[in-house]
Amino acid sequence: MSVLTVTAMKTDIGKYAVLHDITFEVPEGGVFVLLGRNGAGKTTTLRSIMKLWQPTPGSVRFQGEDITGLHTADIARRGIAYVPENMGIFGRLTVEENLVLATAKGKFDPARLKNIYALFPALEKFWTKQAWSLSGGQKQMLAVARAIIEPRALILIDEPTKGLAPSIVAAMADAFREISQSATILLVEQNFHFARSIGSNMAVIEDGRVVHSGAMADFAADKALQNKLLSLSA
Ligand SMILES: Nc1ncnc2c1ncn2[C@@H]1O[C@H](COP(=O)(O)OP(=O)(O)OP(=O)(O)O)[C@@H](O)[C@H]1O
Repeated sequence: MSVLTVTAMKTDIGKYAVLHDITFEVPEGGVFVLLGRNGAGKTTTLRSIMKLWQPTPGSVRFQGEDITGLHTADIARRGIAYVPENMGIFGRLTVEENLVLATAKGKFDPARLKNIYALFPALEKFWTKQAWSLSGGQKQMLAVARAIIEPRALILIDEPTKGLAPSIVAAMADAFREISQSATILLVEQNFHFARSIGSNMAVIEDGRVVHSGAMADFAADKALQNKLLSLSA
């Protein structure tokens, strides 16, 4: 069963037509990666799913329900989390306070918190530190932790590896593999090496259109297609 189905989504930003035809289906479980060159429309696609931009027409279905007409807060309440490219954390608040703010009732589920500590030990270590003082990788971990502090079926994450050292990227890959055992991750990623190491399925966006989608293993094996769609020879 698919957890998310996006059909013929089209988004204008001001007078600019940015998305022309975004159609893809995210199966339940695993990591689905949106690939594409700079400016192709990947971030706009995530924001449009969350209704941070207003797509018209087209439809978005989540767990079988048509959520096209819902507002952002109601989409989040249905069980979709969004980690934006700027991470959306609060620098002057501590790690703990950032996580409290992301809970529904201001309290932690002890089992979920234990799981977060296991995934990201640095967050336990720096629990009382202000978020601005964390490293780039630790900030990204905090951003992802905020998205999973409550149960979610789908987590949208925009370019989590940008600017991170290889060892941190590897830790992030392990965490995403673990998280995707119990939730689906929809990831925007420029780092194709990272994307292919954790992706189960993928789509390529080019100039506001999905031009290819399928299994990551097939795409990873097709160098000619990668060169054509991403201009890389990974
Ligand atoms: N607020 C905005 N106003 C005008 N145009 C915008 C705005 N946001 C994005 N765009 C344009 O929409 C297009 C798609 O941008 P988007 O950020 O979705 O691309 P992307 O695939 O995520 O690329 P990147 O990896 O560079 O972030 C780009 O041409 C961009 O200039």
